Amino acid sequence: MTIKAMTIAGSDSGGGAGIQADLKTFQELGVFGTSVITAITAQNTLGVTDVHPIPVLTIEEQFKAVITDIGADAVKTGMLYDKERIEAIADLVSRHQVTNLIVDPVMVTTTGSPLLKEDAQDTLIKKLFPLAILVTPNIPEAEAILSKKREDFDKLEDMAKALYHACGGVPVLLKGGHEARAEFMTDVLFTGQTSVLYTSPRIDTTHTHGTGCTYAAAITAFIAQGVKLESAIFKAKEFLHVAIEQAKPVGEGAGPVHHSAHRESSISDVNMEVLT
Ligand SMILES: Nc1ncnc2c1ncn2[C@@H]1O[C@H](COP(=O)(O)OP(=O)(O)OP(=O)(O)O)[C@@H](O)[C@H]1O
Ligand SMILES: Cc1ncc(CO)c(N)n1
Repeated sequence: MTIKAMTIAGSDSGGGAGIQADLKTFQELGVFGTSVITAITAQNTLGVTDVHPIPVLTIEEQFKAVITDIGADAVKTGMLYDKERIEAIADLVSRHQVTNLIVDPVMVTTTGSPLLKEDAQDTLIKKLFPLAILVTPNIPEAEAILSKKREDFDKLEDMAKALYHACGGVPVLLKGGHEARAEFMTDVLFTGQTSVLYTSPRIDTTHTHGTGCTYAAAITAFIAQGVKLESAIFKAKEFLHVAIEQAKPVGEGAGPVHHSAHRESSISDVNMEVLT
């Protein structure tokens, strides 16, 4: 049986993030990938120079074309651009009873370009988050969702717990990639019952373009294959870690991760700790 995963996201012409990162990741992990494009960005390793949103009707038709024929064992969302598009996607996801939805609440790029309109955040939280099995904010996105700063929380675990409530009681994976000065990179999953810490050594590199997309896409691929949430995140972080480690220089700025790195490296540098 062919396992299928769908990405609903924006196109990154530079090939490192967005739809392109998602499809590469699905392919690498042995899952058949399909796509619903929400916006086209003119983007490279230096930044975004243009954004062209796709009409809502065309987004709906892409989704229906895929779901009614090919289907999806898991679905991931990335850049959704604005309120209108989020509402349309939330409606499609609930009408077609998508059960394995992973929402990466993409707001701005690493280089600071906005990918979500500011007034759309509330719609994302209220309409889309409740349909998800996992939401994957980074620290700046978590701060925007909570209207609080990282410094307002002693531990990352406390921030993840607050996020769980702010996201309507949906499991949250808070990514710590933006933690200053850290020697180890820690992400925290809070499921409502347990906290799980995923830790890996920090890699000294500027080539981290597309880490968030690749991570969420890998989680989606493992969920599509029937892997449980806690292990899917662990396996996805292993996949991402070697992809960052072996990132090749591409472009003049923040280069993309190397999606096929896992083929050559089986060394796991990731640690998982379940807190009670
Ligand atoms: N230099 C690094 N070394 C090791 N792991 C890293 C590094 N940078 C990011 N990561 C890992 O990548 C994952 C994504 O984290 P991050 O918080 O950077 O997400 P993001 O900001 O959504 O990504 P993006 O930069 O694509 O927007 C996390 O698991 C984080 O630990
Ligand atoms: C299209 C797109 N989606 C997501 C990101 C987040 O990194 C990006 N840079 N571009």
